Amino acid sequence: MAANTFTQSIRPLLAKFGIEAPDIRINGLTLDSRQVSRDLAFVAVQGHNLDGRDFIPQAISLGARVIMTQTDDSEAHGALEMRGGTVIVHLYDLPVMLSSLAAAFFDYPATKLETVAVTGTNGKTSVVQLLSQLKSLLDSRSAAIGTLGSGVYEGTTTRWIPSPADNTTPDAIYMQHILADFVLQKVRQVAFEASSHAIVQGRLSQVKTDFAVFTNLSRDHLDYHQTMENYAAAKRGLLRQPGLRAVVLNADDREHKNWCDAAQPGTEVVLTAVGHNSPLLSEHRHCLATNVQYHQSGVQFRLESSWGTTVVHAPLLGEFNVRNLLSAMAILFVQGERFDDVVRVLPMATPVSGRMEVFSFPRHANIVVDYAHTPDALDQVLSSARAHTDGELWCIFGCGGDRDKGKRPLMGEVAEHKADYVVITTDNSRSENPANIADDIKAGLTQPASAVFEPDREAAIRYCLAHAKPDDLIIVAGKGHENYQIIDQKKIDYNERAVIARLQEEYSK
Ligand SMILES: CC(=O)N[C@H]1[C@@H](OP(=O)(O)OP(=O)(O)OC[C@H]2O[C@@H](n3ccc(=O)[nH]c3=O)[C@H](O)[C@@H]2O)O[C@H](CO)[C@@H](O)[C@@H]1O[C@H](C)C(=O)N[C@@H](C)C(=O)N[C@H](CCC(=O)O)C(=O)O
Repeated sequence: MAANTFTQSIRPLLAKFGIEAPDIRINGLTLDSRQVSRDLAFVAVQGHNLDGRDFIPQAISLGARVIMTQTDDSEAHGALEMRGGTVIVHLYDLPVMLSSLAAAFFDYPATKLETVAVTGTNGKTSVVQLLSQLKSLLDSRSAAIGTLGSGVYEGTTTRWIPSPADNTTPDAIYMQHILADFVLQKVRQVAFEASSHAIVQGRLSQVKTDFAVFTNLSRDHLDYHQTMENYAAAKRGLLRQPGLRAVVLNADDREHKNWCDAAQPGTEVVLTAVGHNSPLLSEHRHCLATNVQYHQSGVQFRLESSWGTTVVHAPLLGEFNVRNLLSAMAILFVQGERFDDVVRVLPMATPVSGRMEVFSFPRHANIVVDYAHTPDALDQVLSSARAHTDGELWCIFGCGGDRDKGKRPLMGEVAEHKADYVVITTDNSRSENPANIADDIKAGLTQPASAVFEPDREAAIRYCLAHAKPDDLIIVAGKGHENYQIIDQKKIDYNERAVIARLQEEYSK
């Protein structure tokens, strides 16, 4: 992003908040003193671990001409202080003001875009990606913000720009900055992941949100929210976003009823479900998937919706992806996209890179790459994959060295229980001997001798391709979209997706 694209004087900016300030032009705002430069104003707020105000001297030494700092004294709101050539503006309740301040600086970018917020314990990244892909395939410039960074889509792909703090939802200032940049790039729709932390901290409070999606709720982040009730309520905070026209709810998650009760009168509730289980379906517009069939390289289901009924196909695996697709489709229908057009582009959707990503081998077993590297995730991946094969399931995986040894036998147990063949390989062995890690994994197996140990990942994949029957499915877990292996202290290039793409070519000859 070009830093000086957004140059503005702090006089009109702060006048919007009733504060008289001198005419000093800045070209951005930052919460991090280390990023500060002459024209980039430092915004100093109290954090969870540190107090940004302690870094004011650093910001001054880096040449900041403007600093906006949090004051805990309401009487001091708007007071100006000069320190050398730096103006320090004191603002009461600055953490709460952050989103408004940034929205004003970047000229309210969300109001110039069609915005979709996606929340839920799981599925946020996939829904954001599917929605952005489909919108782009429907010839509308679309962009996404979330765990993977931010990016504008070209068809089904985008070049992700990592966000500086690696948060699922960027901080209040960076969020407005990205949106403003998207406006300049002529984007029409932005889909973004809304984490529960972001919602309660107000990172999104001045992001006008046209549509929202709730995927599901399960136990997570209790270190931050303390109780499930707080966590659930934090997510429902999305219903108070300014401008919310419709919310798409997963009716198979019982939390959707609380969302229905909490929705404001002006917000339409749209439901999605697999099957006809929710009693609320008849009361709301909806998208249902019935007669779901799982094939070797995708899903097929009957879509029964308030906008039309047809049979759809998509090259995605797992019931969770059927749900993700329903959410994305429901948003597109509510936005007014034509039913036939949406159904036409569905077969072009692709999964998030390295998440249940299927690679087809016409004369051999297909391979599925997933980044599952915990017992729970491996369990889910293997259970989902099972539905997609009439043959047998092969599972290639390893466990990290110098990390949680307790999960090794647990992953072994899951693999033996859920797959027909277990192939143990290397997954960031670090300073440990991969053979010793494999022994720890085998300790969880009832028949350890039946598991194959092949430390080289590519050789392990080749072994499975050579031994599996064409209607079997080979799951390669652990690496997903990553492009390295850590062996000893060295980070070695290893891109599993590229390796398998190469094998696809080799095996097609
Ligand atoms: C608990 C929490 O939400 N923390 C977030 C919060 O940091 P903080 O306010 O605690 O920052 P701090 O370290 O105390 O520092 C205070 C201030 O001093 C500034 N500072 C600090 C050091 C320095 O040298 N100079 C400087 O200016 C910091 O930029 C900050 O403004 O504000 C930062 C900037 O917005 C976030 O990056 C940071 O996320 C941290 C990395 C984090 O782990 N957050 C988690 C809890 C989180 O938000 N997760 C969700 C995802 C959940 C999911 O998986 O769904 C998310 O949205 O990412």
